[in-house]
Amino acid sequence: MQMQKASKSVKPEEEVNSSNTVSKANRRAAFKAILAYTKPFRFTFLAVFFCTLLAISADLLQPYLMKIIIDDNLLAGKNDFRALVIVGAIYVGLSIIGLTFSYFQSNLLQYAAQSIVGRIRKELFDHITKLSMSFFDRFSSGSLVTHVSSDTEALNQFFTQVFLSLVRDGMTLLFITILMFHLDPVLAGYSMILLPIIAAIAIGFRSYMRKTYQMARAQLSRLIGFVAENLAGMNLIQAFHQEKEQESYFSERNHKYLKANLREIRTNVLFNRSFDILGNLSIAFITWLGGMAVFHKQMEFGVLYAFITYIRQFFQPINSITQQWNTLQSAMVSMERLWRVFSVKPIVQEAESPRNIDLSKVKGEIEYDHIRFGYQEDRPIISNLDLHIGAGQMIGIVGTTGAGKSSLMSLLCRMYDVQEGSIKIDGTDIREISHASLQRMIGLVQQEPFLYSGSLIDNVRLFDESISREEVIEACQFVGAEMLVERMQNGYDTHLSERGSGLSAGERQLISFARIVVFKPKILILDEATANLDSQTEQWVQDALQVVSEGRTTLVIAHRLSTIMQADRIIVMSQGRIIEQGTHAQLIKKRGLYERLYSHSMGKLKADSSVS
Ligand SMILES: Nc1ncnc2c1ncn2[C@@H]1O[C@H](COP(=O)(O)OP(=O)(O)OP(=O)(O)O)[C@@H](O)[C@H]1O
Repeated sequence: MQMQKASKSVKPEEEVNSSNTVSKANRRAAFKAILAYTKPFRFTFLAVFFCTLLAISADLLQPYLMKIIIDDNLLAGKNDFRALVIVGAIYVGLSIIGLTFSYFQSNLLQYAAQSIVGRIRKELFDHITKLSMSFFDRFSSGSLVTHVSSDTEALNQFFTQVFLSLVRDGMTLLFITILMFHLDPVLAGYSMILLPIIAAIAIGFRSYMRKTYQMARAQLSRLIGFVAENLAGMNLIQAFHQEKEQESYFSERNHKYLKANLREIRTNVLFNRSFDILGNLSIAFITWLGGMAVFHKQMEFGVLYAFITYIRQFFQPINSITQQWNTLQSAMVSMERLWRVFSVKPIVQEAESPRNIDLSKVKGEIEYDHIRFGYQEDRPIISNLDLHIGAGQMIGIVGTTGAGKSSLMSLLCRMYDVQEGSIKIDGTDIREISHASLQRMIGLVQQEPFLYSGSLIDNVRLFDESISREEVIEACQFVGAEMLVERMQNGYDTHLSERGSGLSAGERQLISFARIVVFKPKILILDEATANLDSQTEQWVQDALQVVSEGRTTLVIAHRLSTIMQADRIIVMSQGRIIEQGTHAQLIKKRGLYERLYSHSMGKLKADSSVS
């Protein structure tokens, strides 16, 4: 990973901020890191350089040939038809050479640029998937999508537009200057006076255009952000009848973008037309000077013709180079943003020599030993917590909202690391166990299990082709999900997606249970669904939990206490501490928080059933 190699002085994850401030040092480092990716393509870039050289030479020789036809043939009165045909044939030949090498240049450059950007995109995705959860707490998924899509695309433009323009237009300018001095040094000298004036005007105009461009981009990202937010929260908007308000916010942003866009387009048109006028004025000036010289027999007409053609071609590369400024700016910002993500090192690091554990030998005993943890170092949410869970036990975890139940489970999966103390599985500190082994040991059934875009079969086996279709079907039958499958239009081949599959939280959990059966982890964590399940699905989830927890250490974060009444032990949490523990009967007798939570849930249950 070159981006990571290039960023030796990597900041820890906490220090990375997601603001858009870009320091010069960062830009330089980012630029260096990106350049490292071009190394394998250095010969392709060299070939692009030579193709450009040949294409430009062929194009620029054409006016010179016309000068030869005019001065040495037509005006010299030779009427040498054979020479005329030869020069004409060379002219056509040069056009073909120019076109052919332009074609190769474009293709080679696109190949190199797409390959480089494709590799960066892949490494970026691989890198993001390895980062710890604390990174995702800070970076919004929207900004990461931008990094993977738009920022890498800006890099592509850097290679295919900025780089090409610098090479092609830079060389064109150089060659035209040489040819003009060769044709007539005095006229060329006058033209060179015009050059800095035109360049200064172009640069001034472009910096104004850059501002209008940035304003339009800012309005566009505001608009996109607004749409993304609205789509994600559409259920809330509709539930609270906020459609009208959101429409008016959208109209306001839409109008601002429209205005900014029109302003940008107006400035663009104004600049291009002003540039044309400047060019024409310069041509008029040179034509007048050259015309006088031809009139006084100090210059041949063919030279003037070629000169005027060259000066026309002179403005195009200047315009093109200044146009690339915007692309260069956005590419630099994108490079820096990509570099910032590549620089992040996962806080949860694998041990130097991690232990690979044989899954068949795992018993599933868990020990939380004097742990302390906080999402921010100085604000602990769990302090000095001890908990021992015997292998194969079923533990229910209940408590008030924000008590730290989910955090306790996240720590066991090493989504975060404890700040003090340790967590052990079968006596081994989980920080010494390899990530792969730990992942295989623990199965997680979340409150809202995530479904991938794919068939039900693939969602159960998580696209692992080594698990057969029959194994998946068996697992679904084992957890009692076949009733759910029967209801689906295409059975096991029904296409599911993250949101639109129309499955309730409980039904998603059944699919998650089937995953557990297929992957056979020794520890099962279940964050029970809070959503109101219909009684049928609730029964399925209960039954599935019974069969899946068999022979596994099972930790259930329970929102409905009925789920865990049969647990071997129930742990009651409040404000990051365990305040009570015991069986259901013991805790009821104790008449503490659990008993209050239980009475409350029973009361609610009675109220619900009397309503229905
Ligand atoms: N990613 C996070 N970043 C910062 N603080 C967090 C994060 N996740 C949780 N917290 C905070 O940590 C505390 C414990 O949260 P946690 O989700 O573990 O509680 P919980 O008992 O599972 O709550 P609930 O029953 O409501 O899901 C809460 O104060 C919560 O606001």
